[in-house]
Amino acid sequence: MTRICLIEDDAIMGEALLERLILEGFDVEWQRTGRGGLEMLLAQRFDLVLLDVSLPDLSGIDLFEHLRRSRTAVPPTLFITGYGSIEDAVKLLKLGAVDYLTKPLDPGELIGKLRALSQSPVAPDPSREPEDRLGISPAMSQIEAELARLARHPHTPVLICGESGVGKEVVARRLHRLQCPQAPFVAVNCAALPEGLIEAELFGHERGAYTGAERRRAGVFEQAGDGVLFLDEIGDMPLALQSRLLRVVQSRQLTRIGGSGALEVPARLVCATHRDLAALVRAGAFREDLYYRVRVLEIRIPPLRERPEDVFWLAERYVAEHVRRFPDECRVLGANDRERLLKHHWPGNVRELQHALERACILGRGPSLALDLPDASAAEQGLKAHAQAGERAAILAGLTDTGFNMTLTAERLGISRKTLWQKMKRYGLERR
Ligand SMILES: Nc1ncnc2c1ncn2[C@@H]1O[C@H](COP(=O)(O)OP(=O)(O)OP(=O)(O)O)[C@@H](O)[C@H]1O
Repeated sequence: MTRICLIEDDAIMGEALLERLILEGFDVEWQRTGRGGLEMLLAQRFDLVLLDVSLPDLSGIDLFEHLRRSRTAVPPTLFITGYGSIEDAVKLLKLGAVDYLTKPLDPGELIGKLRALSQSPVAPDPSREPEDRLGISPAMSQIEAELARLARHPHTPVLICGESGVGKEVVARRLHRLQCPQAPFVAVNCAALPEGLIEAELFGHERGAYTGAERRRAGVFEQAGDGVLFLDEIGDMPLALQSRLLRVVQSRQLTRIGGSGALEVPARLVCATHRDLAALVRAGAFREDLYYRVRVLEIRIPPLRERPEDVFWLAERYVAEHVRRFPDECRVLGANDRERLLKHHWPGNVRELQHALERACILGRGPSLALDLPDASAAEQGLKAHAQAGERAAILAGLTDTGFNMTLTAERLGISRKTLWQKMKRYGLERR
């Protein structure tokens, strides 16, 4: 049964929606405040979210942005906006919402959209992973074998290293599936969380622990139960929090903010980073003791350009997936395409390959793919480098102007905070 999180402050509308959705066979949880809704979404698993943009305490947009910053997989979200807030709706679609409806709501249209989303085999799910193999290269086969061994030692922390987009989260999910598929997998991106929120997000808080903490909240360590807690971009964790994290990892116990009793932490910690943690330790930006603690077991995923077997294997899979979803669009990877795939450097690794193939399949005609990869010609490379230098300079100027305030900079540049963060990572524009 499709599980929906409904966040609507209007009592009459909320009740009417709840009644109708239950009648239509959905399993619905209703929250009347933004904060209540956010807590519920962070703590429970939902298939869809139906979210009012205008809420009294925390706007639907802020809620959605917070969720996207702190979670790698956000359920497909459908927004309800008032007349006149179409601008918000457009902004939300850019941020990643799947759709929106304007008030007064047409119940038939709403149910139709919810049904389509709940049945859609293509509902966006960034966490999706291949069912069987991680790759066919010797390096990935070895990682598969290592994961099977690591799964038998469920309390030892694991560190997964590799460039952005190589599949660190995919590997973490694979370990979870081998180790404890029924237990939770909770993923948190340390770099994308605002510094003021990260402590509460990790360790939770008691009611009244600070202004605005209206109720007790479980942190991600608790939410992960006896499953896996995946801390992505661990190298970006603020230094001040690293000692607290170390204590939790060492003692396998934590105390919520404002609390006194210690709670057991059975979850396995899996950390990931695209950075050179040893260099961060040398620069004084990462605690040495935490470094040794989290990397007891280390997996290094090589960049895609170093495993050409996987380039073809993955490309074939993405084409096959397209044909499965759109049987009348029968695309085929040709010899020419293969040559171009092999020549390309794949700075964005598997993520880049996936996007390139999706685009090539959608824009292709008949069996041919419309593969749009930059040619390695010097002129084009020069042009690309020029464009990137311009983009980097604009972002750096924006960040400097706002004192490295990411939200403000993203707004001024007209991009999402997540896109800004990804570009900062790509261009080495670290937070100060
Ligand atoms: N072995 C694989 N098979 C199929 N798809 C993969 C594989 N590895 C990665 N992908 C896909 O590539 C994309 C990036 O993967 P993932 O998010 O795991 O990378 P990452 O290294 O954690 O990236 P980042 O450092 O940016 O967080 C995802 O869409 C994922 O599904």
